[in-house]
Amino acid sequence: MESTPPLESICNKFPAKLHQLEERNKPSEESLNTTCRKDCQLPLIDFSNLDHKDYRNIETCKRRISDAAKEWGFFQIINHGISTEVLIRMQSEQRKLFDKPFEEKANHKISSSSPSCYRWGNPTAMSLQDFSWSEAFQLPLCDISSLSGVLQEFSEQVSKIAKRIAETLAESLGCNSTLFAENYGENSSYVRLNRYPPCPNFRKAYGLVPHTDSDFLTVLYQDQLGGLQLLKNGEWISVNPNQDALIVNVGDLFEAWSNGVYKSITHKVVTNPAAERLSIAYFLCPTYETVIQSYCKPSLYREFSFGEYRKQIQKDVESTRIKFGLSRFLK
Ligand SMILES: O=C(O)CCC(=O)C(=O)O
Ligand SMILES: [Fe+2]
Repeated sequence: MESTPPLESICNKFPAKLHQLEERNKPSEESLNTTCRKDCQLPLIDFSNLDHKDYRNIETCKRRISDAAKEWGFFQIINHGISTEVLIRMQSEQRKLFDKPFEEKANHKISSSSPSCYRWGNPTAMSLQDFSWSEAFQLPLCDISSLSGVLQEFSEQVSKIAKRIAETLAESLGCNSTLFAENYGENSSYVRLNRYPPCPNFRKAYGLVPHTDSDFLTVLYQDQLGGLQLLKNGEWISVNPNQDALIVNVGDLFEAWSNGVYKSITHKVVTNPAAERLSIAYFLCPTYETVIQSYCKPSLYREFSFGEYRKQIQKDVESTRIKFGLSRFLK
């Protein structure tokens, strides 16, 4: 039975001419088949230094984390404490889930009361520009206990890492922030298992359309294929695979809370014509009621709750297919 969703047949419905026209009219960094001009020299940070016995190593590590979040909005960490064995087991678990027949995945529910946690393509897409050649399971942390042991183990560990980074970033701005611990959203934080099936070259679809993450922080593990790219100074930069590293990126909420000091950077995934790619992302989010306000005044953004932010994005995407994100909340 077929396990890949009908991405191809949806793509066939998009007018190729529209795609070609858009390609001509768009700046090069926005085009679908952008080749990457630079290899990524993302900051690579030894996370174990946060527990070093010499406080100078701890301070240097904290500074590197905060500098990376300011300058790049993205960085990689090694010696993060999640064993290679867990990461490998998790990927094989992920593969098993995706290998299930499409029909079964489409109806996959964690509990009988919850909606399906399976996503594919993009239901509102009108052209290749807003279509993602991928499928995903989006698993709320509160439901993770119903999943396999290794996914639970990964989620618990990655959640601790994300909270620790969030606290380090807050501390670097002179805040002794308990915001993340106090407002941590078990129902809103989630793990997303992504699969990008091989995409025929002529399609030139995105694996995942350019976007910023609508959370505090994202921690990602990617396989060895590559495909993740981030936009820096108008150029797409590839995040080269490193099997020992986790990728961390700042989300919109942290950008707002830090008053624009830490950057929520646009990123995308490009497809591969020959091979499938797997990644797993953890999204650190507050409860929906949490009010996001910047740590200092004057603030760039007006106060908003996470729930309000989510609703606005949903509304914008439904009506225009564009996520306006934080720009909607500028003062
Ligand atoms: O698969 C990746 O490398 C990136 C995934 C991502 O950006 C997301 O799920 O928001
Ligand atoms: Fe993302």
